[in-house]
Amino acid sequence: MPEHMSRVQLFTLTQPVYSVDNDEKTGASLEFLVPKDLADGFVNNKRECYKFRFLKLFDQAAKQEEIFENIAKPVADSVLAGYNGTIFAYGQTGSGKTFTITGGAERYSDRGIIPRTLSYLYECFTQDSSMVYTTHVSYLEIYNEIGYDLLDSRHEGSRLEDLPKVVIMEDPDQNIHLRNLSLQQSANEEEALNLLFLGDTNRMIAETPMNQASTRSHCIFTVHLCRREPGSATLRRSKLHLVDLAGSDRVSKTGLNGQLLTEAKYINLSLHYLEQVIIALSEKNRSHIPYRNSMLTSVLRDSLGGNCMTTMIATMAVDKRNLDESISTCRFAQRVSLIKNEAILNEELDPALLIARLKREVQSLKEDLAMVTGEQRDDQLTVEEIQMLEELVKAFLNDSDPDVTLSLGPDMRKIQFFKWKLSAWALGLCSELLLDILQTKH
Ligand SMILES: Nc1ncnc2c1ncn2[C@@H]1O[C@H](COP(=O)(O)OP(=O)(O)OP(=O)(O)O)[C@@H](O)[C@H]1O
Repeated sequence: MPEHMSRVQLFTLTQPVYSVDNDEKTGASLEFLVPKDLADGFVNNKRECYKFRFLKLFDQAAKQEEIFENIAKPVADSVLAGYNGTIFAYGQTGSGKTFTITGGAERYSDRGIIPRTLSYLYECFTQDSSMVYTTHVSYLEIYNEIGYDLLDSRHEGSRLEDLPKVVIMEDPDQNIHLRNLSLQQSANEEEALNLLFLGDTNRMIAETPMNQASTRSHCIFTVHLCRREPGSATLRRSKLHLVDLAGSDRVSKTGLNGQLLTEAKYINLSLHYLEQVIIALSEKNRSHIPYRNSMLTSVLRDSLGGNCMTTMIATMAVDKRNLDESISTCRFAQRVSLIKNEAILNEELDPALLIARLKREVQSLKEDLAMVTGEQRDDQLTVEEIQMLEELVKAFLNDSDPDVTLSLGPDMRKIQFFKWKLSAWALGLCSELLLDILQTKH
């Protein structure tokens, strides 16, 4: 169920270049007005008006809480229910992606989607005592197509290259595994926020005023959730990816060279592959989706199409200078909105509990079989069987009811075991009695 939202940053305008229509029924629409420039000549067929529809539009004055309630909370709720969820922010550099996803540092109320979602999730865990929740967190930065583990706690390096490099591995079932990406358990909100802080610190340490790497890298904060009923073998696993994409600025406009040009090319290429995947997902009957083209699409493979609830936030700095970028961001958002996903619950069985349950089943079936065929078993009692029998015998011997009975079934091995236990018990009782008599006589 893909959705797209837009956060429009209203910078000082000399001349209005857009208008917003927030219609309750038809949804919100954003219209850009591009006046014709006489310098382009008298014969000028350029479009003057671009109109885009969105599920919701938020202006710069919108509070972070409003963004959380409208965008992140529904996705967090579906993750709690056992579905995968993704929220990604897309837009040009400086348009407010990091502010929306992580938040601003100045005021507590500026907390972004990640800290608010963590608060919300842990609050839900404490309110729901019928389930056992386990959470792990990972934080990945992709810069120039190389992944780095932001949760590396050694703080040794001061460059991004000093962080552990993350490598993509694929198993025969085409599941993606990320080697070297640490998955840290977080038992409560404080621990999860500390991990976020550690990741953001590693993200900042790697930057210098000359190299604002985070602007030119994709950052993926993932919450891995596992929930189960106490004692049940069924568990539900879900993932929530919160993605701060690199600035979508087009290379031609930025006029870069050297290292910056290389970075811009990587970003443009990976965002282009992201777009290709999105277009492929929106086409019906398309059998091949080109996820493998970039690290970003490989990592988000199960979170764009397939089994996921995806929400895209398009951020824009709407002033005349940035009109082209804003229109291109809107076009991208419209394409994303075409994907239709069939989200399914990620339910699976805990292997350890499942094995124990199956062993019990096999045991009871063997006993039934022995009873029906009358054949006696000659294999040894298993450790679990002995443990179970010992408990039964103990309960039987400690029971003060004279009419108490003990049912061991037709299995001769169990009857032998019981007889042996009983004689050991009687022998112990006799020696205790003998000791008592000797002590009294003495
Ligand atoms: N809604 C907002 N209210 C107040 N300040 C904001 C808002 N959105 C963004 N800012 C400020 O604008 C600046 C740029 O925002 P931000 O860093 O989030 O942009 P970005 O899209 O993540 O850029 P980059 O691509 O470089 O990472 C920051 O100083 C941020 O605090």
